[in-house]
Amino acid sequence: MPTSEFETAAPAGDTPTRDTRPPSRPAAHDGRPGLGAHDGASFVASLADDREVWVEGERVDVTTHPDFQPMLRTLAGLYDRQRSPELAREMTFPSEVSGHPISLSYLTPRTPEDLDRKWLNSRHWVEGSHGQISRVPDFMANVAVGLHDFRHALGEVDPAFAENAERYYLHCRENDLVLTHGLGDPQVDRSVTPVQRPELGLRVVHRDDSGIVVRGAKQIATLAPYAHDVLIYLSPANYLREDPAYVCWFSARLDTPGLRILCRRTYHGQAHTLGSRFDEQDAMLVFDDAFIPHDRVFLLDDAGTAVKGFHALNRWSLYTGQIRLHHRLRVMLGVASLLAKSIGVDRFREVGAMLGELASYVSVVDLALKSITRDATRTKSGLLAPGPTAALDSIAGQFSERASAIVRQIGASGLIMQPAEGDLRTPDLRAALDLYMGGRDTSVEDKSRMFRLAGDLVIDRFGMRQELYEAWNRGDPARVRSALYTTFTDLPGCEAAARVLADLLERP
Ligand SMILES: Cc1cc2nc3c(=O)[nH]c(=O)nc-3n(C[C@H](O)[C@H](O)[C@H](O)COP(=O)(O)OP(=O)(O)OC[C@H]3O[C@@H](n4cnc5c(N)ncnc54)[C@H](O)[C@@H]3O)c2cc1C
Repeated sequence: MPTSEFETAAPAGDTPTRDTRPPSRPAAHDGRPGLGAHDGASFVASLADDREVWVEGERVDVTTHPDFQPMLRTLAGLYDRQRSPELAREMTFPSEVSGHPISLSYLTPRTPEDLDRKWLNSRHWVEGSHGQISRVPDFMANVAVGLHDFRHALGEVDPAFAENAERYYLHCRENDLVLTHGLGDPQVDRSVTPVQRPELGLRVVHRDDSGIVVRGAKQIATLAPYAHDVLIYLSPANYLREDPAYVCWFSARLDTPGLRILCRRTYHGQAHTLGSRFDEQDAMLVFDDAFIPHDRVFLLDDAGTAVKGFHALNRWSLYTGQIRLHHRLRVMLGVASLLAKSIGVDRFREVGAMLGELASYVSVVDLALKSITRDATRTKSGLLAPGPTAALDSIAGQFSERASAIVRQIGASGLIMQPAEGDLRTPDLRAALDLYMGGRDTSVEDKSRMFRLAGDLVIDRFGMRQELYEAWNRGDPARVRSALYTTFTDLPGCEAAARVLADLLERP
């Protein structure tokens, strides 16, 4: 039996500190014990490897290429936050394996207090990124928690899968790994299946005791250039495969030979915009006969287990995604309100109604989050998982789209007609700017910055991508909604209530 690359057991105090991590390689990937929660410097250093990242036809090193630096700084800042004296107690906890602080994102909750700690940590991640990084590392760490939780079901297919899932979870947790995932098939021709055109699905082309060789592509892997590993499992759209070779769950380092990361165009380039600072990237992952060692394989061939597993793996991550949405909607409400006040339209009834509508979305999501936590249930493996997020998942995209529309409606022409920072710094323009471009009780600086922020959020390429994300990141919204309908537990009650009322029509 080949040995595993994952080493997790190490006596407390017997391992080097995070600072000694060699800059060129994330530590425990080479078999050493984990070094615990990252700070900014160790995170950036851990990305210096041989990953094949392509952007606009150029192969790039994300640790040095200028387009990737603003986002890298943003992520480094988030990791510094998690190790800061103010937040470390709420974002990390001591590993029982190494004694090092490890990320609370990887906590496996067993009590309501654990869940509260977990969600507080998630809130720190989304507040630190202002709700603008859709796949903050906390998101996929929670999928790894789901993988750990689902290991017993994987073990029923093959005991080695359960062991692999558990060891991999520990490996991620002890090394604070950032994961990405790409679940969908390439968007080439949805009218045919990969069985008809094999290149349309990721599949196993060779297997032996040492592992599997996979060929094909997966999309869209958000955060991929900044992640350590990709976790591949299946989306509901593609788990019912006619050919078992397409059912494969595994993880791969992003510098795996044969794996290419094809990024979309970056949002870098313009100063003073949100786009470059929060450009988490989205990528197509191409596996060109990539070898995946046996200890990184979590499921093969069994579509039934894959179906159950998709929902099991996402139980905690979907909830953290909604915490992010809640914060993003709060930002949108704040922006809309300040725009309205700065141009003196906040007291007009129609505008007030739109602001109230936005406030209702913030409130509804908040109420739902509280109730979903109250409905937490125990999983077969003994963890406490939040109740279903399906209703929120179904409506989130609509809330987001409407929030953007409200900001556009209130901002109107002001979303484009604002002085830039260069104008604000030019003395010759000052008098005209103060006279014609300021706001009600608002300086031209404050007003123009708020409007330019609004422009980034709701009309620029960055904002449009965020809106697309909100609509599609949980999968096809039509599928999410129809799945909610078919699994809606109160449906018989709703239908019974309708029949009672219909029966009244028979009577005079
Ligand atoms: C910004 C962004 C970030 C994302 N990040 C991630 C990520 O990190 N990881 C990840 O795994 N995924 C990610 N996704 C992908 C997301 O999960 C998919 O967008 C979603 O599953 C829909 O798939 P698709 O985009 O390929 O659309 P398609 O499946 O190609 O659908 C295109 C259109 O055809 C319709 N359609 C397709 N098939 C059918 C059918 N059989 N019957 C009827 N209508 C059909 C759809 O409703 C849609 O209108 C991201 C998406 C976006 C936009």
